[in-house]
Amino acid sequence: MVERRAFSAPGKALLVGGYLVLEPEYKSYVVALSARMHAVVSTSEAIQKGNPSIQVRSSQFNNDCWTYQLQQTNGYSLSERDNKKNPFIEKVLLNVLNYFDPCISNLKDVNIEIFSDSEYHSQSESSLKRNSLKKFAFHTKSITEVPKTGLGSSAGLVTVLTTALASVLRKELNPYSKADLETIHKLAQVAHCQAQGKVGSGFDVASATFGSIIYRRFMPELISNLPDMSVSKIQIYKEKLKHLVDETDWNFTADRIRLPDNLRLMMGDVNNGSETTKLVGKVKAWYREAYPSSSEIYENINSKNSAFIDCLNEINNLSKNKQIYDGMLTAINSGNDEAINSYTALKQIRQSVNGIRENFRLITKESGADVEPLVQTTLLDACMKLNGVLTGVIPGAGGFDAIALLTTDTTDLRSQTDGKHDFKDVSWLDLQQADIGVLEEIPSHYDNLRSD
Ligand SMILES: Nc1ncnc2c1ncn2[C@@H]1O[C@H](COP(=O)(O)OP(=O)(O)OP(=O)(O)O)[C@@H](O)[C@H]1O
Ligand SMILES: C[C@@](O)(CCOP(=O)(O)O)CC(=O)O
Repeated sequence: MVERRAFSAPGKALLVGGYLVLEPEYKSYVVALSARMHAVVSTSEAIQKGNPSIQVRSSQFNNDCWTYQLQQTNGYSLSERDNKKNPFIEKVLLNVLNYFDPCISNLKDVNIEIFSDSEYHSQSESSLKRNSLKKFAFHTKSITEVPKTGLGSSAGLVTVLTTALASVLRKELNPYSKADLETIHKLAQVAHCQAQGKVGSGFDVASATFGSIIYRRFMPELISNLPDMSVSKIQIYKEKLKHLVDETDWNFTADRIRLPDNLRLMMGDVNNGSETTKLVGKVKAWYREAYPSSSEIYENINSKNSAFIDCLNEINNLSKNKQIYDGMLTAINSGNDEAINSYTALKQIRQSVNGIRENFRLITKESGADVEPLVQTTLLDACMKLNGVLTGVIPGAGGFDAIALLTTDTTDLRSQTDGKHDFKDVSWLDLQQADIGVLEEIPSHYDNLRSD
């Protein structure tokens, strides 16, 4: 019997903390999403004994497939059969293999099938395949050619692939054990950072691993100080990686949180194509040039980010008192500012978001980076007039891609916005908050997917 295991990891929306979270002193609020990346992993006797292969198949994207032949000298190296590149897959395989360091002659061939939920990518030119439990969009183009919605597909992929391959090399791997999850997280952060070719804050990988969290990053040098993986340095790479994963305190924060009951996150997709790297470059350049007034702006944003987090905590506490909480939800649903502002926590959360947005508009003006461009200001302001909307931000790096609203769970935004000129560019994504990061799934749930 073929042994199989399956795992999934969620996408993300960074509600507050954009840019500041690149520095280890600032906290951010990250909501994990119901859109998940999945991996089904199985092994079979190596076709070429002593020369095993790992195949990663992503058949939703024009049957994309990468097959790596493994070599072991002092550490592991890989060659892809057709020279096809996928840096995220490559870095996961290299780091997981070099960390677990299995003896190559005992290794079987590994097959990993990736499935990604439809919200990660634009759905044009795709068709659905489903079984009674799951459905996935199949595209006519390869993964690099299908526009992304910005939910963190690479972080989801890296996290779930790390878990899947680790489960082959450590049979007893349990994604619900704290120690195993921490190992998965560190290996996934290293791989993601190396594949991106830049040091992001890692909030997306942390959320894919741990779920909805308050996140504060680790020092970037932990990863950038690793030696390169060239054949001559692979032995030392292996030792340093092991030390980094098993013996180093990364001193980061990933405290689990959840949105208050009866509030939900609504993501509106506005535009395809993300320019995070360019935006970050411009904001960092502005920060250096405008220092020290830029640091005062960051401190100001940070105090409002903290107020936002405190307000959500307070609303969570108030939700335990049904009478008060029903009154709060009714006020949000009424769309009446006076009724909403009569609740201090609601008034304060709106004030903190207004303050954050105001500062980002200032940064936009001073840096030339479109963190909150005018069209998004207009759109968010229009959203704030809808019934049932508590507050709204441009998630992550900002820009033209998306908006994120906190609404009551009884609000029907689609019916309020359909056909209205102000909302003509918005598609509401079918998403909810996910509390949990990596999950173990049932492999047979991915079998027999058929076209509609
Ligand atoms: N289903 C998949 N199968 C194989 N590779 C994938 C898959 N999803 C993502 N990837 C890899 O991740 C890359 C996209 O990563 P990138 O960081 O640019 O986007 P993202 O994580 O979705 O965006 P953002 O960070 O803005 O949320 C793809 O080019 C591919 O290499
Ligand atoms: C600007 C930044 O703080 C957030 C980017 O978020 P997103 O990829 O736009 O969701 C960068 C980062 O934290 O890696």
